Amino acid sequence: MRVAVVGQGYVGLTAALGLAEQGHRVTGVESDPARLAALEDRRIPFDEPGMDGLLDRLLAGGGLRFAATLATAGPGPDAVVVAVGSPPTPTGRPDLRHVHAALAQVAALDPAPSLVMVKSTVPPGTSATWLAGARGAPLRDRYVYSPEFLNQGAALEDWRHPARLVAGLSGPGPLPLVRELYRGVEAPWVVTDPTSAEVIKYAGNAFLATKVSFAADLVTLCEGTGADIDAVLTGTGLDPRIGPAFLRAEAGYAGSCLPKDTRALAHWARLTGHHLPVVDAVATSHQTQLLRPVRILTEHLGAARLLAGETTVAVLGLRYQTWTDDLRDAPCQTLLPELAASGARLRVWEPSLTPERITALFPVAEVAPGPDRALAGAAAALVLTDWPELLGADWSALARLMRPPRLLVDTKNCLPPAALTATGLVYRSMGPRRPAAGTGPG
Ligand SMILES: NC(=O)C1=CN([C@@H]2O[C@H](COP(=O)(O)OP(=O)(O)OC[C@H]3O[C@@H](n4cnc5c(N)ncnc54)[C@H](O)[C@@H]3O)[C@@H](O)[C@H]2O)C=CC1
Ligand SMILES: O=C(O)[C@H]1O[C@H](OP(=O)(O)OP(=O)(O)OC[C@H]2O[C@@H](n3ccc(=O)[nH]c3=O)[C@H](O)[C@@H]2O)[C@H](O)[C@@H](O)[C@@H]1O
Repeated sequence: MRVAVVGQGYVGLTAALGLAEQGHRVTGVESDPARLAALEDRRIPFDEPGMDGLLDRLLAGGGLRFAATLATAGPGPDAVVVAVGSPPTPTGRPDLRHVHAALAQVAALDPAPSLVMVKSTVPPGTSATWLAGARGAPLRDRYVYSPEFLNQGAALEDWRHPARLVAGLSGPGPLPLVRELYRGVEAPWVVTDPTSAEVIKYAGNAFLATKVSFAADLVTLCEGTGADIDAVLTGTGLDPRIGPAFLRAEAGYAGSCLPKDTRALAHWARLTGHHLPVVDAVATSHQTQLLRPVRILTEHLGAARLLAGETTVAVLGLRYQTWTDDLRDAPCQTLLPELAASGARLRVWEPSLTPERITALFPVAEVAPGPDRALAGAAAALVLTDWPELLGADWSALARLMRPPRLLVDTKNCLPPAALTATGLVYRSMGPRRPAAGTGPG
């Protein structure tokens, strides 16, 4: 099939590469000139394992090309995939302007494509409303809402081996073409209507956010009881009905989608007068959990000292996962402005970003070229990323560079508590941690 994929972000580029690899002739449509230029220059505009080689191969083989607009994407595509962003607005409502603009461009195509697949995450009812309108009605029997579930850092692998394929259709007509588009991808299918498919997407992310939030409640429970958070999470997650995934002690959930989609659901509930108490509680509790590291810093350093601008806090890492450079809704976006507003002087080390990029993101922060320079003279440190450089560091030497109280707040629970305490650091994690008792016999 000739396929145009509108939007070449994490989802759209993955779809373009995946579909071209499956043998379709694909045009990736990207309206951002810098992103388009990077792709035409065979550069992946973000960190995603495995994409570089595949992009080279597909461009060389002619199965993939890029264009700035759908109208210039080549003669009449058989299928158009819409994968543009649906970012949050301040109230939580997703901003659907890109989705509507892309759909308007699809509706203007002559001849009309045989299949229109929307992958962008949109609130329940969005497809039905569009299909009932003047532009959408003619495409009703060609439309499918097929949400995307990929994880950043494993995007291509998730495309090739998804846990499920969801097709939300108004009628059975387009199903053979949807199957043809996904040919070669093996997964259980859920064939349903567009609104149910939209709900499935939100349900998945809201459930994962609930699990992360529940783990955050366990952190609080462990802080209140003195229980060991590592043992509690392992002991809970080993129940196969619960499972260890997304049961991690962190300061709230992060990333481009869990926070945005949970807020979008809570907003939908407020707007429509339907009560979703669990989702509401998750979205609210997330705001509190996010600030846990700041609470720990303030408790140990004293709000007055912070306010007086006497305290330097070293921030070690900005990424929320080592494997993705996407900082949308990463904890650093909340924590650094919050600490700066409380008077702390910030010094940031982030090995994957240039000093210019760090300064552009956080103009108030000083940039350090290494953990040692970040920690020199700092009274406290905040570990936001479990970078190997930190896991393998000589913490005795690093601790000596710091000033009392030498507080280290490990938001990823990635460093060994006993070894760090032995260096003279005051080690604080997300919940109390003790040397592992293990899960083996005896
Ligand atoms: N990032 C992720 O891991 C996942 C994202 N999603 C959803 O997929 C959608 C896309 O997400 P991302 O790829 O992260 O977004 P993104 O923001 O990284 O990429 C969107 C791209 O679309 C381009 N664009 C916008 N309007 C356009 C138009 N009319 N023509 C051509 N290009 C246009 C933008 O310039 C941008 O490069 C969102 O709705 C998101 O919620 C779903 C699953 C996973
Ligand atoms: O809709 C989306 O955009 C995507 O959102 C998340 O993917 P992603 O944004 O890449 O982020 P994750 O790696 O899932 O991390 C989200 C949060 O969960 C936490 N997490 C992740 C994995 C884990 O095992 N445990 C855990 O607590 C992370 O630290 C982070 O706070 C979902 O996992 C994807 O299935 C979904 O497609």
